[in-house]
Amino acid sequence: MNAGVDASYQEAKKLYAKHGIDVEAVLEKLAKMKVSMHCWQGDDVRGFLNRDQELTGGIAVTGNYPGAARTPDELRQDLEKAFSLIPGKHKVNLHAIYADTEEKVEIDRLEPKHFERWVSWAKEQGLGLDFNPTCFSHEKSEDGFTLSHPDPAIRRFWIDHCKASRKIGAYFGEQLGQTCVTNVWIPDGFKDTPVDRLAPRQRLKDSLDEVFREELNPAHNLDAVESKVFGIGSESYVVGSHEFYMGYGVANGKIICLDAGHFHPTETISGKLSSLALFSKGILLHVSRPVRWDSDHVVIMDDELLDTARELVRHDLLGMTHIGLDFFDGSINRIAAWVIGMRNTQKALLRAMLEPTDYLRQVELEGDYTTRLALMEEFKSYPFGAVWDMFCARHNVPVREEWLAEVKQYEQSVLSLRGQWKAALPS
Ligand SMILES: C[C@H](O)[C@H](O)[C@@H](O)C(=O)CO
Ligand SMILES: [Mn+2]
Repeated sequence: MNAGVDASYQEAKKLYAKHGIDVEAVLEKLAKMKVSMHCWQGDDVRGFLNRDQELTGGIAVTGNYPGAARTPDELRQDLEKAFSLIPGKHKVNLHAIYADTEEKVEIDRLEPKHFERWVSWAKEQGLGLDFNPTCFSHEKSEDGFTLSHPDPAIRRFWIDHCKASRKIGAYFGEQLGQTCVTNVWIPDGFKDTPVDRLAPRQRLKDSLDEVFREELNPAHNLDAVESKVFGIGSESYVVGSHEFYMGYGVANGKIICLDAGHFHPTETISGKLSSLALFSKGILLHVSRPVRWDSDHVVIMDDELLDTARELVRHDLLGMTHIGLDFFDGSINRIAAWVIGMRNTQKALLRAMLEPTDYLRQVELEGDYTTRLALMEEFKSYPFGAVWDMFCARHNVPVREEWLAEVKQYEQSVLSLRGQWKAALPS
């Protein structure tokens, strides 16, 4: 243990103790927090099933930083590198197109066997797995509709794909002993102002009713539904709006997914948590960073991330909330993007746990808003970093920016040797 880390930690501990904050207990709680790291940051949301398929669905990855993973083995290698720099044990969030199989299989026919290698790897690594049907980047989603498509044959295809995905999610949960959250997001919507906003939503409701008809063991699989305000090509109307999915989720006991980039620029997901918590079965977060639009930038320690963490901690929502990341940046080292996003999310949770919440709530009830503001501001400069450094040291991951040298080394020894993306896949 670095003596400097320990000395700073001991000083910080004393400071927090003055406010009744037990730092050791906080570190224990943080160690139990699993964050679901999204596999798709590792290869720009390409996946392995449709090798020549471009990314569609109104989402976009910019940048062409060398070394993107090209095969399941390369992606697992990169995930392992990232996790070696992130304290604690977490989950990996997979998409259906990341099936690890030589079989030519259509996505509505995917089965657990196509993900066996992911499960044995997750077991080896002590990781949980989450899942997503991939309702984009496919010829049957080309005209911008899937579960709400007017053509029943197209809807049938996507319903079957989502049903297959839930079974794979349940397989993950059963095999790994950690509940899998299977999250449905569809790109359905119109570029320009529609006439009929209702019929697509009625079709989506009916499709989802069929997708979710089969009861699965909730210890193995939980269903989530993800809303959005707009996408590229669905600027004027998205079928799966927040109102739609909040209504569907509450009425049908499904987890509601809030993606930080999926609301109007003046809206924040932190502001929604305390209301959702009163009505919904559970919350899934896609922690992300929109810059002017749903740009899926790497998560930084900004006010919204901190406020989201504060809401989860202050209202004791961590037990009902599944925290996942969702961003895709192809302009920087992709392992660094994962590490920055994960460590920032953990740091925000730590900072929220290191606040004198009970006392702040008490002074607020007493109407002493001076103390409330003064203390909230002063705690922003309390030494949470010294506590974070100790957390990293205890979990045998590099302290502060020391992880970056390891990523640069990996870039030299592994990523730089990878050719262009298509070269590595079997023909
Ligand atoms: C790849 C994910 O399914 C996707 O990012 C979705 O979660 C989303 O946020 C789309 O905008
Ligand atoms: Mn998302």
